[in-house]
Amino acid sequence: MSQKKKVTIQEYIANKVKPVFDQLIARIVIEKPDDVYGWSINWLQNQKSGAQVQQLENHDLSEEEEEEEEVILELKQQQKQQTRAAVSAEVYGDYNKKEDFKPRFIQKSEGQIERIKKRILNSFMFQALDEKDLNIVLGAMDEKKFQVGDEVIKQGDDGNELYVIDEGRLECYKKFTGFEEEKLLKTYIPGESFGELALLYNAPRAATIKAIEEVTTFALDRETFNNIVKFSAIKKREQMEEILNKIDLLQSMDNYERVQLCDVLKEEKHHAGEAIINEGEIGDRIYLIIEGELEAYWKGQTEKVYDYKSGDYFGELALLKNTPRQATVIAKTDVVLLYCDFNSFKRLMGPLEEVLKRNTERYEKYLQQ
Ligand SMILES: Nc1ncnc2c1ncn2[C@@H]1O[C@@H]2COP(=O)(O)O[C@H]2[C@H]1O
Repeated sequence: MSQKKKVTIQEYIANKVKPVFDQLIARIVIEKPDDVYGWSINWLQNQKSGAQVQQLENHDLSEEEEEEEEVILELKQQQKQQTRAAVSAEVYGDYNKKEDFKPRFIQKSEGQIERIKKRILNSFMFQALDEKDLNIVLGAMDEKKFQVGDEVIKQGDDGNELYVIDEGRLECYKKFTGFEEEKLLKTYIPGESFGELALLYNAPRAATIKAIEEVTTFALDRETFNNIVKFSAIKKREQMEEILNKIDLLQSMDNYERVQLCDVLKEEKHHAGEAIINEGEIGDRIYLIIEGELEAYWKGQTEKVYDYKSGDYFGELALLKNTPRQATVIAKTDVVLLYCDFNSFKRLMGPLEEVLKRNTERYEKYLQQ
């Protein structure tokens, strides 16, 4: 057996303790369990069993082999720890090593730059970039093409790039613990991005993404993402999560799906007294109420049919029944709304249509009162 080296308490914390807690916190941030204690105990136990299996696999090595193996493992561990520790620290805004960072630069045509710009400026993750940072990101993007059937990302792998789709569609599948089959989560279309989670939280890929058409993407590397985009992306995600958590309708979606709505939801403010939709018009949007109160009227505004308050939604009947607007909705106070066009709603929030349908009886109840 090799003799144990003496380690300082700082080395012990840096090499043994911090990596475990950095990983644990990163996983908690992703999973957001209600029972943090219970979930953490479970996670730590699973990690421990994994480490024990590794030890068992090594049990019959000779002393020299064992020593060699230890060195290799230690080197691998150190490499992992260094990146993990750095990334996790960034997650919490502890430090940001911008000054040491040399972004990669990939030469492109004017046409390519315009295409990338058009795509990324539609994505909430990139919207907060100033011009200098936007240029660094444009320089670092790498055009990558995929064929039908290609797996761009595989669940469980390490990830080093995120992708913005320029052309073609892909499907996202996830295998949930305890289930054999992968579940189709969503279809990605041009303008959307994926593969950001592994970079945001330094976690393994959370899902598998396959091309179902010929696809052109722009890939952004981990270093540029971490140094330029990550901090503002995390901040934006958290702000959006807080806002969308207040909308009852969205509570059956998982956190991840909710935050993805940021790319399609647009904000609108109105003063008290303004009509947001008018009876008889053709509707193409559904509205979510972030702040304020509104009222719905029928029959040329003679009959009040509903009171809305923050956390509620309206404009869904035209979507469900494919009819013109059946009421006029007027802001009772100043209001802040988010809206989403029907096509995006169907694509991203399709399963919620059932909830909307069930809820239409709320209007009938109101009329009977
Ligand atoms: N419900 C979901 N949970 C996790 N990842 C998802 C989900 N839907 C889409 N994805 C995407 O699938 C990607 C797989 O790689 P990442 O974990 O890096 O980032 C993930 C997200 O971009």
